[in-house]
Amino acid sequence: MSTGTEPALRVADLHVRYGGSTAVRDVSFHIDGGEVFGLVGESGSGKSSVCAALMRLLPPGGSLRATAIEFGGRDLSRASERDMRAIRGKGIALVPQKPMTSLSPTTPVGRQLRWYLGERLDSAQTQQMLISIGLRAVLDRPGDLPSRFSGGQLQRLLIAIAALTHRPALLLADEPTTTLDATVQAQVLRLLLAVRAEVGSAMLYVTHDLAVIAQVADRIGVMYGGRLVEVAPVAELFAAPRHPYTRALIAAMPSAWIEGRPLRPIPGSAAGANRTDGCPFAPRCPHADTICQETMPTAVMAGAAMVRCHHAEVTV
Ligand SMILES: Nc1ncnc2c1ncn2[C@@H]1O[C@H](COP(=O)(O)OP(=O)(O)OP(=O)(O)O)[C@@H](O)[C@H]1O
Repeated sequence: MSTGTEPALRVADLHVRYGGSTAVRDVSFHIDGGEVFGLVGESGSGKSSVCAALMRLLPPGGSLRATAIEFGGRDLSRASERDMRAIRGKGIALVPQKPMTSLSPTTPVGRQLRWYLGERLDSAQTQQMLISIGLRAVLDRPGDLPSRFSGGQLQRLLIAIAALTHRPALLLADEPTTTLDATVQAQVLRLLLAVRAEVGSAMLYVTHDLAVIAQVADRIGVMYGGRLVEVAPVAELFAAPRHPYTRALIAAMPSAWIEGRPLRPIPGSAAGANRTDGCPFAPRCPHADTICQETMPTAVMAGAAMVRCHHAEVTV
């Protein structure tokens, strides 16, 4: 549920390149204060590149350009590295994907928590918070190394560190539960939402799993071939998806199978999805015709939603 009015983040025309190939094109979206924006798409669609670009932490060989990446009154696409160091962790905090590799393996967890929380670790409020999110074990056994805790416990610890250390205006969570067992995933997800609500941060939640994003997000952006092809509030996206790719993703969700409908895998593959001479989804789209093969669809606004499709069922 959105709680603020000012956008926490506004991204305009973001492009990301790796050497000679473009991984992300023309990506524009905003996240309101306190809002959870979900970014969903198949592997390789450019979700992680968007996330890394916002933090200006693209891997070697990666570069970005954008009309603007507005955050906290600054344009992050043009901010100095010094300014970015001040923003990372404090204004924008990342919930890492792999808890085991994000903590020092040779330093007791209590000491690592104190690095971040300092004296606040001793306050009754912080301790109550840590207990409420299932981290009593860390308070009881502060001298233990990370290897003595489960992946779920360590991920909870990292969420607490990301959210509580500086109470950031924006949390970035890129597939934060992907390395965990299914049952633990649900617990960690609930925890992430609870901590986020407590701190009041906005959040960008990145996943390939539409079922997860349905539980988490206020609005969803669907990526295909490096582009945002649809953005809509979560209820609207599921009730009346406008892009054929979104419809295919929903039809392929496990819940569609549980409800008794046949699970339909999306035909074809995303190979060649970064084409620029026509709609990237045209080779897999049941509605594709000549215009789809020859012309890139432009973004069409429909109320709070956006869609890029020549044949979207847009009802403004
Ligand atoms: N370091 C890199 N060097 C070269 N190409 C890269 C690099 N990182 C990503 N890419 C390419 O950029 C495109 C987008 O990748 P990205 O990881 O952003 O997608 P994704 O949707 O997050 O996928 P996944 O869910 O698998 O992480 C892909 O074609 C990928 O091969």
